[in-house]
Amino acid sequence: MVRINVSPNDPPEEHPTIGLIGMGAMGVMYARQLSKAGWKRISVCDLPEKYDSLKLEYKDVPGITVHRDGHAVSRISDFIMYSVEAEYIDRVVSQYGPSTKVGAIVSGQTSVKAPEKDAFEKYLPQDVDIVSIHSLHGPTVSPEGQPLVLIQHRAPDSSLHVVESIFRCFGSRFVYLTYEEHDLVTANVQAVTHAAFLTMGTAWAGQRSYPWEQGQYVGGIETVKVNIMLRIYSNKWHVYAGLAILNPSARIQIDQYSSSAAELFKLMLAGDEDGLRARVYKAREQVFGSVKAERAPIFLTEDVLDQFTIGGSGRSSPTGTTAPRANSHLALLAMVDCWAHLNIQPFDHLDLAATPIFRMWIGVAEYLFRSTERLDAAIRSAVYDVMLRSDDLEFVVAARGWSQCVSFGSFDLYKRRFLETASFFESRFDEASAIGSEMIKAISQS
Ligand SMILES: NC(=O)C1=CN([C@@H]2O[C@H](COP(=O)(O)OP(=O)(O)OC[C@H]3O[C@@H](n4cnc5c(N)ncnc54)[C@H](OP(=O)(O)O)[C@@H]3O)[C@@H](O)[C@H]2O)C=CC1
Ligand SMILES: O=C(O)C(=O)Cc1ccc(O)cc1
Repeated sequence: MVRINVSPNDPPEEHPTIGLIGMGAMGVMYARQLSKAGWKRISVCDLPEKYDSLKLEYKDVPGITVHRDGHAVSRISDFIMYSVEAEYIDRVVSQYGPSTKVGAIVSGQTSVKAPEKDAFEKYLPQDVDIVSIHSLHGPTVSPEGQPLVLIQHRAPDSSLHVVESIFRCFGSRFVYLTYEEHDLVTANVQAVTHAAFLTMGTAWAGQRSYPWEQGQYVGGIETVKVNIMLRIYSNKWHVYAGLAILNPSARIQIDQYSSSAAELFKLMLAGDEDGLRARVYKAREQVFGSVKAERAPIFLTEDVLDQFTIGGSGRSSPTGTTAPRANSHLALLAMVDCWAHLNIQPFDHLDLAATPIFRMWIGVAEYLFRSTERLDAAIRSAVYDVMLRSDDLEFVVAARGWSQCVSFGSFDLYKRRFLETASFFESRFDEASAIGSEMIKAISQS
């Protein structure tokens, strides 16, 4: 039995054995953080065929022991985290679950919890506890200050406290949810956000164009669009596929997002400025109307955003031009319209469970929608600037494609769409990932 207030400063023989099954991006991040904090009994594995290379990689990392498979990890660990693809969680838990040590606490890192909950309930022995977790950020973001969801599902308070003690060293903010609340909140935070960026990428790739390399000003809102789009496409496809396809609330939202984009676009094509304005203003009222005016906007000014310009063509660059490019901001108009249609109040999730990407994206939406001048400029560009039509058309087509793909529930189709777009942007990932990390740091600190 592990003490509830166990700490890395305790004698090593009193440390719980912490087991990590799946040493991909998140497993590795967890292993490194736990080792850095001083935990001395970290047992890890990935697929048996990676045993030798993992062993070599971790031979000098303090506290970490590599095992051949999940049976070996499960038999000796007091706390176990499955950090594998959501699509495979059922299979992997069915394999190793029965080997779980008596009295252990089991958790998962999957981004969508319904399949994880099913798998745990089906395959874990009755004499083990379930306290699941989910870091609401990617593997390259420092966990400090970010939300870490804790789900006390089948466990006494003492087991929850053990998990808290293990992860206190992350400096994350614990967020306590049930499995069901988790899937609802994460759908609200992530589904449409990811759909928007995946769509932008596919639309740009469809035009074979890197928008920030067209010699035009790419600062402010465009900076966020480009950097986050690149960040998402440089992550693993299965992370986004899993949370879109396996979370039923996510599917509904992604479908509404594509319908919102199409309906707004039809108003633009019809030259219906009044109709478009009425619809956008109504959505603004629903989503931003109840937000307290005294709440400080998230962080955004063009000047702050311009620090993170990619490709060196921001306003202040010697080669840069001066005027921001007109834009309908269809991606943002559709997002707010979608939230309004589904009665989602995104600000409710901001303090609870915002991922860094969501925080940034809602900050950009707020920047646009809280200024009638900016919003009207977007509406006028949408209706009258015919140069924007081809971009917006590509956007609508891409949004529909993503929503259909998710509704078909096909991981294979999702993977092909994702990787095809990703390959177009691959050469730009390194630069974007460095800039994106700086941007997230700046927002987290602001
Ligand atoms: N990346 C992110 O931004 C975040 C991801 N998550 C969630 O965390 C989980 C892991 O994601 P991430 O680390 O990014 O993905 P990765 O693909 O990098 O890691 C998953 C790892 O698990 C391995 N694996 C698969 N089956 C087994 C098995 N039977 N035994 C041991 N290892 C196995 C995979 O091997 P192989 O590649 O050969 O299949 C892979 O190395 C996912 O559920 C994801 O949704 C949560 C928060 C953020
Ligand atoms: O911030 C985001 O939305 C990301 O893209 C990173 C991410 C991906 C999956 C998660 O389960 C949590 C965070």
